[in-house]
Amino acid sequence: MQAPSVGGVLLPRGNGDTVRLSRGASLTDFAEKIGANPASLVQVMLNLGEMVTATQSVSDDTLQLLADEMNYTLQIVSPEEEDRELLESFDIEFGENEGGEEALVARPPVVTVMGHVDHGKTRLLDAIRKTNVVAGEAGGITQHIGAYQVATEVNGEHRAITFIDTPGHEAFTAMRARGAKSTDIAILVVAANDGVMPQTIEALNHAKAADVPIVVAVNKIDVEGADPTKVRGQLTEFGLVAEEYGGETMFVDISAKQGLNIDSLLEAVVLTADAALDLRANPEQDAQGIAIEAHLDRGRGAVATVLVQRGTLRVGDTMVVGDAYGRVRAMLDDTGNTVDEAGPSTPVLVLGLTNVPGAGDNFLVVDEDRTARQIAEKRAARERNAAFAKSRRRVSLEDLDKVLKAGEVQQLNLIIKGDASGSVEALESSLLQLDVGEDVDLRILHRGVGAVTETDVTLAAGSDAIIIGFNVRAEGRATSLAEREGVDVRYYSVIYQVIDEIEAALKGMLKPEYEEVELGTAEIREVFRSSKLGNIAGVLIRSGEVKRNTKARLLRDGKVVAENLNIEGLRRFKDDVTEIREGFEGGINLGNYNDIKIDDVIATYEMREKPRV
Ligand SMILES: Nc1nc2c(ncn2[C@@H]2O[C@H](COP(=O)(O)OP(=O)(O)OP(=O)(O)O)[C@@H](O)[C@H]2O)c(=O)[nH]1
Repeated sequence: MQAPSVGGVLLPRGNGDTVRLSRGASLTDFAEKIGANPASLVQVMLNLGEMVTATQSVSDDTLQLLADEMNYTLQIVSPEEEDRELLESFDIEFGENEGGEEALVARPPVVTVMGHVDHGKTRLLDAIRKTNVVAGEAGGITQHIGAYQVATEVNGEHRAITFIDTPGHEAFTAMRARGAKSTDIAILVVAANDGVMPQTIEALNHAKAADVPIVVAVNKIDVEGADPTKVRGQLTEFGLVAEEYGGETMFVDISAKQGLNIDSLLEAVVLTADAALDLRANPEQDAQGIAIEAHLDRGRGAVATVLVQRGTLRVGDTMVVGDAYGRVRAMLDDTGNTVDEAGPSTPVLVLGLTNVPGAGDNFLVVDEDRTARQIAEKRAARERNAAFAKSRRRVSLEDLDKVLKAGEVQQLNLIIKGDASGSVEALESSLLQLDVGEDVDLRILHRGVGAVTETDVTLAAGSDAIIIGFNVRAEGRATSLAEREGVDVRYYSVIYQVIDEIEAALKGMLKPEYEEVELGTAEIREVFRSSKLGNIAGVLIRSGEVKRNTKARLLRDGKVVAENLNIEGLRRFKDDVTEIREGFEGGINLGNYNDIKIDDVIATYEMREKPRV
């Protein structure tokens, strides 16, 4: 194969060399890697039939096409890998304790509470917090910062446990999806009167997938009809066998409402941690960890709750959290007190960041402000690129028809959020009654009352769905997440507007139907022979008009003798023309087709998209 060249200048060919690029890279990035001029790569792409600018972020496919053409092996680097490399370029290792064994000190377990809706997760988190606040702090105003630490006594020893107090596994799953491990142990709450339910299993599977040991809290034992034994039996089927049945899982019967057996539950957590895990960290190194929650506070600016996983975080430290950075101006613990430092497994609220990081973003302390800024900026740029690459793939109502024509989707997925269950139901049933035709499926993936949340956006992003907010808006970071993920969120306040718009989009979305439209007919009066072009028909246009580059068929005695011909040349006297109208004479060249006779009729037509009614 000839090396690609532009303007006679040979481009550096790869010989199969590897080029590593991040998702959403541009031709300029590519050019930088191979020492070429970006403009020449733009030209190469143009020759391949794709028009892209040098700095625009392009799809994986485009990068691959270019790599193939230039004989390079393309490697698209995952965001996690890229982040590790980014930190390595600053000589920073993330995720490992520094120093050897002797540097490690025991740290408290970090616990998440999971379980089916209404089984008592929130109530349990409240109960734990209330019964175990460290003496002296009781009565103080507790502050919900997304996590808290409690003290308990096990075998005469004081032990601490850290709870992440956003119940439910959404947060847990979202963090895990980003490769962040925040939890050491999961408490699975099962209501004894209700037994094992779908989300119990879901939660259990999430914990198992993350390789996190489970302690089962059999809750609501105060309720009539509570059957803790049944819960044990049910969970056996899912591989959680209670210790008293010879298994390895600790089950504790509790009442979150009455504060019953909360201490035993905490003891079970500590014992499970001691038996199954070796929880140690080096408190002496620069702090590293994970952001649990973050928001913009009107008075205090960006605030983030971080969980220190190793090292000790101090006021005055320079930190990077995701794509935010800053110097720690102040830290507050979960009781609202200011603290100067936070060691392993301690959650603290941090003030002083430039912007709001995401839940699940990792954080680290670095020596210099400049390093922090550079890391944060590189991450922000990468996020933008990745979002762009993604948004090119996502569906929006406007481009549904294009995506469909390309055969990419045959289905419109919707998520409906509304202000009241009545309106959500009304909207859903009207939408489901829409006549969408045979080729397209309309599916409502999720519906609910309330604001459009981050979870909705995550779901939409994962399943290429469009979100409809009916008399509601997005809350918190859902809007920025939707922007980043390229999810189309649309707001309405009138039902028929929703229906109209969806219907319109669907009409565009339906595969276009084509119909043949006759353009004109020409009667052959004479046949000329040209040495270069073959036979030329001298014609009189009988009806309509005949245009160059349109389809034609040839009729002889009213019968079709040739189909799929092309009006390749059209002349009036000596001039090439684009069309000849009814009543005029001219010459038609049908390309390679030469079998024409006097009195034959050339009928021309074109295929047009049929409008839907
Ligand atoms: N009788 C009794 N009721 C309880 C107990 N624990 C929780 N409840 C009640 O059960 C209901 C649900 O409890 P929550 O703590 O909100 O349950 P949850 O699992 O956090 O629910 P979601 O946040 O919706 O997933 C509330 O009305 C609680 O008061 C208990 O031990 N005994």
